Amino acid sequence: MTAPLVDIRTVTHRFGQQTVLKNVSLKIEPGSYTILLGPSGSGKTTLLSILGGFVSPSEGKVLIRGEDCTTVPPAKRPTTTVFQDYALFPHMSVGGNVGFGLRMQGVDAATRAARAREALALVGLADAFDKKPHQLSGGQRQRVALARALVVEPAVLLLDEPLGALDLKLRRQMQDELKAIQKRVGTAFIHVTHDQEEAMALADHCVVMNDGRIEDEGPPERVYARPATRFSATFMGESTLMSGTVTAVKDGTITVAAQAGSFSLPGTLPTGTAVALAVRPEHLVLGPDGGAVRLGTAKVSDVVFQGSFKRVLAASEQDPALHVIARIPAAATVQPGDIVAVSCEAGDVILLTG
Ligand SMILES: Nc1ncnc2c1ncn2[C@@H]1O[C@H](COP(=O)(O)OP(=O)(O)OP(=O)(O)O)[C@@H](O)[C@H]1O
Repeated sequence: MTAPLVDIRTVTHRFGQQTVLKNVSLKIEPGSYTILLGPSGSGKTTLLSILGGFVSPSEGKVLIRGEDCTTVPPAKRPTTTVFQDYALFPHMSVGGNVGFGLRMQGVDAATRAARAREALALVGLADAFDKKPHQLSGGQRQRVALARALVVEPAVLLLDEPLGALDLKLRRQMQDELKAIQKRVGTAFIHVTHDQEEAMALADHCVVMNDGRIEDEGPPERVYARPATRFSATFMGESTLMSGTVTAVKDGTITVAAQAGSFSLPGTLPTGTAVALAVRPEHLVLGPDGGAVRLGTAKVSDVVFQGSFKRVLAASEQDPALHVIARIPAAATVQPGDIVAVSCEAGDVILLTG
């Protein structure tokens, strides 16, 4: 095991009476793309600000490359930050903006210009050196901000909602570019967003935050397929959620009784355990020829055409708390008001803790 590049140790942070980070520990590996994902107010920006040195935590430590940086000011630590509004100097040329950090370090003008040109080439803006920020599009300004942050060769690049100001199409396009640039430079990126699609598209490591805590973390594929908590199952993608009780356990199989039905799942929990269960929309089958886990019948309330598939919402007829969210082929004919049997395979039922 190599040492982590960033080691956040039991960080708690309070603004006045409000505790916005609660005992957060997190390790960041060199060369990784980490996404801090969570709803507004969950503490993502505060954690990023602590990493960047803009906020000192009330408790806990931040180590970067093994060194305690907890109270080191922003300019003296090996991090740079890209802000949502880019914070470019409007009167300065693009080249001047990108070279600014090097100027602060006392690097001579010729070297500054050469390195700024290199950084601009890296983000695909080789010919923008002499322009002013206002002559560029939003997406281009975003790339200038990225070049400016990368030119000083930080150990960690911090990005706070970097695509937040862009329209959806450009946002998706810039996601692909960000990922490509990160792989090219090999710098560890830590990127804050509340957009779960962005998280899935970009992250090697996804950290799901809720109410000042880390709910779940891991590769996005794992977080999606096997979310650790109920919150994670609903924030990272959609799920149909149920609760039930374990009524029998035998040979690695548990029987769960839920209001919508009783079924067997792989597992070893003791009899009497209350469980929460989640099923992803693409794993639910609507109609009579379904999977082994039968979840009763549901009345369709909404069918939304989404291009390559239809999203179906339905209310269980047996369990008022069970709201079915399914994804069916675009050609399938299901109408609001239809009563459908709901099922899935045992292996697709996610057992949740927390
Ligand atoms: N400087 C501050 N002074 C007082 N309270 C603050 C300060 N900055 C943030 N907070 C509070 O801390 C909590 C967490 O805020 P934070 O910005 O870290 O959340 P977030 O997950 O990044 O949310 P968003 O996506 O809305 O930026 C919020 O309740 C916020 O109001």
